[in-house]
Amino acid sequence: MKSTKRASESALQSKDAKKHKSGEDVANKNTTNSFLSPVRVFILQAGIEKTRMYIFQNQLGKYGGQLYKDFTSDVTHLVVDDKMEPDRLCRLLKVDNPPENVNIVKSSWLSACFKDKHLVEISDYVLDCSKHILKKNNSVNENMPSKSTKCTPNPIESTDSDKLMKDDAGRNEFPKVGAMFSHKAKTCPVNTEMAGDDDSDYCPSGDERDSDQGCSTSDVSTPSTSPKKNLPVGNWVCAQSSKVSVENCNKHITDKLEEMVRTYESTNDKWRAFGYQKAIQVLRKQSKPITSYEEAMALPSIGKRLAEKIWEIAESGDLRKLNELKSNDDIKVIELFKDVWGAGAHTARAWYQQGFRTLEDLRTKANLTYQQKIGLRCYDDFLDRMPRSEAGEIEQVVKKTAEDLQPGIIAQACGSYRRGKSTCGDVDVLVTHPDGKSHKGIFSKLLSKLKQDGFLTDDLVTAEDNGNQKKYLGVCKLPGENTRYRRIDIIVVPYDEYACALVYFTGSAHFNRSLRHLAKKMGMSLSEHSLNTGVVRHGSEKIYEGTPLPTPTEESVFTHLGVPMRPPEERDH
Ligand SMILES: Nc1ccn([C@H]2C[C@H](O)[C@@H](COP(=O)(O)OP(=O)(O)OP(=O)(O)O)O2)c(=O)n1
Ligand SMILES: [Mn+2]
Repeated sequence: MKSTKRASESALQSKDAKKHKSGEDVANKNTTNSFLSPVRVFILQAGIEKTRMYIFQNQLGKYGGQLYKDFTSDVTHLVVDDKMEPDRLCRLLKVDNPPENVNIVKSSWLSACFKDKHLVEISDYVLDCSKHILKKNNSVNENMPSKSTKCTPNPIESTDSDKLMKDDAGRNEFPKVGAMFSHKAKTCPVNTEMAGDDDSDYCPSGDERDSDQGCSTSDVSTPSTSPKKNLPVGNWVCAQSSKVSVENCNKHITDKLEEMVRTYESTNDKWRAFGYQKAIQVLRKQSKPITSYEEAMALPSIGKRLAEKIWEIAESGDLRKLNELKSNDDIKVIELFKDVWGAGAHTARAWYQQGFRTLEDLRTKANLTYQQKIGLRCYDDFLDRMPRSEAGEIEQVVKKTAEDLQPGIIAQACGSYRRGKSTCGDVDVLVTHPDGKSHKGIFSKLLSKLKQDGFLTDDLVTAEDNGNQKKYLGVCKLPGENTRYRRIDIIVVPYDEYACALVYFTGSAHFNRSLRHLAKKMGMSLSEHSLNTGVVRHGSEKIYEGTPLPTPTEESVFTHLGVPMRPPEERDH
């Protein structure tokens, strides 16, 4: 997992970016039209979230509208929550009947104005007060105390706007005692920040517990112990080409959410990071940009809090929460440290707690592992994504060396390179031999030769045994003075595992999760080693491993799973 942007850079750039942004804002302000100038608005906050209030405030200012703190007779539009009932409105305003000399409109009217950038006709948004039974002023209040201040505002319904209202003597009529206590208790706000309920079996490093159908809209059934041959797969990520997927018209939003993911990864808040990741996937599938609160709320599998953030970005181009997080010194430093190869969020935090603040601090004062020392030395190189041509050259070096050692050997760069990406974070070379046995002695011979040639410069993990597969993680450098140190993985696998390994190491990780999840739903299990059938599970626990299906080619893996074979470039989800 590599970050696309250099953390040190982003930390340094954020100040400039902010400066630039504020410059942009000023420019925007001067050029935007003032279509809301005839409008004097009072917003009744009850039921409207803080963030939304904040944005209404900003946008009203931007388009020339006036926001009133108090509900005075100058107000032309009284804006209320879309779910506001006339009775409740009267209770909140402490009046018997809805005010008459003002337009009482639902907040979606404001959203519609901001979206369309003109003064939208209010008729579709007017609060229907016809159901409210008109009451004769003061008829029930004759016996009430003459000072409204003696009436305690209802604690549940009380809002800041209630307080404002009390200051407005003209409007502050006696409340109806019965009505004041006849409300339904509000349900406790639940944390809806996490997207979708289907995240519950998420396990970041797990295989079987991966929950990812790729935000498909099709129903996810409970795990089954018997194969389901006719599972409809049409909506699954792995059944679709990444090339035909709609162009991301919400990139301005997903870019910010990606920053949130990276930030929450730094703070080791995996659940939040995952929630945002899911939201990004949902947004990428939209064929239209999100421009209103209502559209954000209507997004599938997205909770209210996330929808609010999406809308905040759509409306303001910014996300306060992200700015807030990014301005935290600890997060800035942890993000910087987390990108040292061999250090995760946990180590990065520990370094911060030990008082280290810069890479130089780490180099001179921290107790570093062997890998972290390499990670620190190659910090900038490892974060810099190499051009695809360079990854191709690296592949050729390994291929040529391997062929010289063992004729007929296959060495194939997988990962982002095989998916046709224009830049690669590292090179993942998969090595095998079609005779089914010659791969066995190649691992150490290949590595020794590449080291001898000066191509491999440092080892990070010399040999990771994974069943019949062997994996090397290291650093390489192409000959020449101006070449950079690059991360390389070399994985040697037996030929009968080659197809599944090829699928796995080609990725993308998202595409793989979808494939694995599909296999699970079919009573199978897919790994980098094999595709097994007849797997018996109890809940998410595997009771019986099943038996491997023959997978002579990549295509056979797709066929067994009942999804169309996709060339690597179409798996870049
Ligand atoms: N959690 C993970 C990590 C990796 N992979 C698989 C899919 C990846 O495509 C492949 C290689 O992993 P990389 O981290 O090298 O990812 P990429 O090569 O896709 O991207 P990059 O250009 O950043 O290296 O391994 C996976 O399925 N799940
Ligand atoms: Mn890679």
